[in-house]
Amino acid sequence: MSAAGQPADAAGETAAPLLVAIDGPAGSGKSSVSREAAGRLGFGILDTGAAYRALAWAALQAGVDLDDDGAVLALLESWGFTITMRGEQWVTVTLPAAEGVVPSDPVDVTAAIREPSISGQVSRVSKHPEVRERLNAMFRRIVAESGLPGVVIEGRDITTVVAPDAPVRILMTASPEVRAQRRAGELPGLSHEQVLADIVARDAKDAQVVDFFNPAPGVTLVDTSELDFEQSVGAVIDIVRTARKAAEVSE
Ligand SMILES: Nc1ncnc2c1ncn2[C@@H]1O[C@H](COP(=O)(O)OP(=O)(O)O)[C@@H](O)[C@H]1O
Ligand SMILES: Nc1ccn([C@@H]2O[C@H](COP(=O)(O)OP(=O)(O)O)[C@@H](O)[C@H]2O)c(=O)n1
Repeated sequence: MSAAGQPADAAGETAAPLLVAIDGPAGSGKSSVSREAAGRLGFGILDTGAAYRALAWAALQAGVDLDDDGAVLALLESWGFTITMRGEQWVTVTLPAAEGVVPSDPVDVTAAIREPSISGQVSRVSKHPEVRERLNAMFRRIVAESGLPGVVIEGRDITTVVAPDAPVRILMTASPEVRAQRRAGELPGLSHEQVLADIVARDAKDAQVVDFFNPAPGVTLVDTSELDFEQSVGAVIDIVRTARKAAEVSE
């Protein structure tokens, strides 16, 4: 290991983390299953949806028009974003300073970004191609600088755009009814029908930008409709272990 705690190869160079890319629609289990699988594998987890949510939160706080790509890009230039990659998720945002004013301290937005009011708005910032490019560059940088042996990176376009060369790529899916049932369990006060309508509407908006319903060539489909949480985690870990064994054999 290098001084920074990063795995080093024989020449002393820092090795890039092994990447496990997971995408799929809302409620398929991407975040929770990825987090648990990453923990058991000793890997980090990068929840890219949290960044889009935090950006939507910051834009709303700053009074930025979410449909105005120039204004959202300007905000991206001057905001601060941090996210933990091990253990409990913790997300902070530093809002840009008004002219002549000291920038805000980092604000803990871990809970706020999960509110339905953010879920309902986030597609408005994630639809801008240049915003996506900037965030994708940020994701690649966070992974490269993580110093971790492996990172599970999850979000809508991860297997196709952000990490198309990842040695493990998974599309996690489940039927809309099952996904709505899971989400309704997390959102007491909202009916199954309301949650189903919300996720179907958000999927439709997001799918105009990225196809996360059909696995691209080389991507393994994991349908969790009939799997419980433990079985879903097991499926991901099995795929990672099989890929690692195959890589060892071919070396
Ligand atoms: N296979 C599964 N079986 C049962 N519940 C699940 C399963 N996968 C995820 N869940 C639960 O469903 C909810 C939504 O999962 P989440 O990981 O947030 O989905 P996504 O990140 O794809 O939107 C969470 O409460 C999670 O614990
Ligand atoms: N890689 C990603 C991740 C999220 N997103 C956007 O961010 C929103 C929230 O992502 P999320 O992963 O937290 O959503 P859930 O699927 O967990 O509900 C999505 O509805 C997309 O609009 C994206 O466009 N690309």
